[in-house]
Amino acid sequence: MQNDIQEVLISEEELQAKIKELGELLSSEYAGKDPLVICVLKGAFIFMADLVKRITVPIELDFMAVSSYGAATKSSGVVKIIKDLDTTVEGRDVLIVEDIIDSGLTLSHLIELLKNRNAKSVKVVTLFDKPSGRSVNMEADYTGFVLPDAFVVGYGLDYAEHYRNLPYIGVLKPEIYTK
Ligand SMILES: O=P(O)(O)OC[C@H]1O[C@H](OP(=O)(O)OP(=O)(O)O)[C@H](O)[C@@H]1O
Ligand code: HPA
Ligand SMILES: [Mg+2]
Repeated sequence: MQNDIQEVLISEEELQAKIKELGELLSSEYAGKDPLVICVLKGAFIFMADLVKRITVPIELDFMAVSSYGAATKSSGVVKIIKDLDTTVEGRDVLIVEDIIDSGLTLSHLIELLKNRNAKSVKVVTLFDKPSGRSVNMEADYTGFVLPDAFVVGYGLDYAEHYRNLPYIGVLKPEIYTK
């Protein structure tokens, strides 16, 4: 698995330090609010787990599974809802937790859905942002790291469902997805 990685972009230590910072920021932003924190599965599962441990105010959690990449390195453009929320978002302050914003299609779809369900507020925290991939206008409210134009894996992010369990973020060797 490690042999398929061309370069480690962000180490485990750097990830944890940034997540602590984001947790502190979100704890002050959501003081007195009791937000519903939504994890976008599968990619955001590790970030969600590490982030919520750093949030010191009361929150509720829920999970939604969406997919648009499959075994490709470009978005199919079709955002499929695989598992919906258990909770109603009406009147709630919602914080979406994403691993990465690339084309922006997943989030623009989700934000529209949650606004149509009458959430009181919808904000986004993403650990990674790859602005070079955008096909729709989309910015997160809170961002961990801005990434270069490369297909990355690890820390929850996959290629064809593999590599999610790497503890760091790495660039996948192009020969892995072009073979
Ligand atoms: O901005 P976009 O181009 O929409 O890309 C970002 C989305 O793509 C990935 O999910 P994917 O569809 O691969 O599902 P997964 O989380 O199960 O890997 C990632 O976890 C984000 O949710
Ligand atoms: N890596 C893994 N999954 C992704 C990426 C990426 O660079 N962009 C969107 N989904
Ligand atoms: Mg994926």
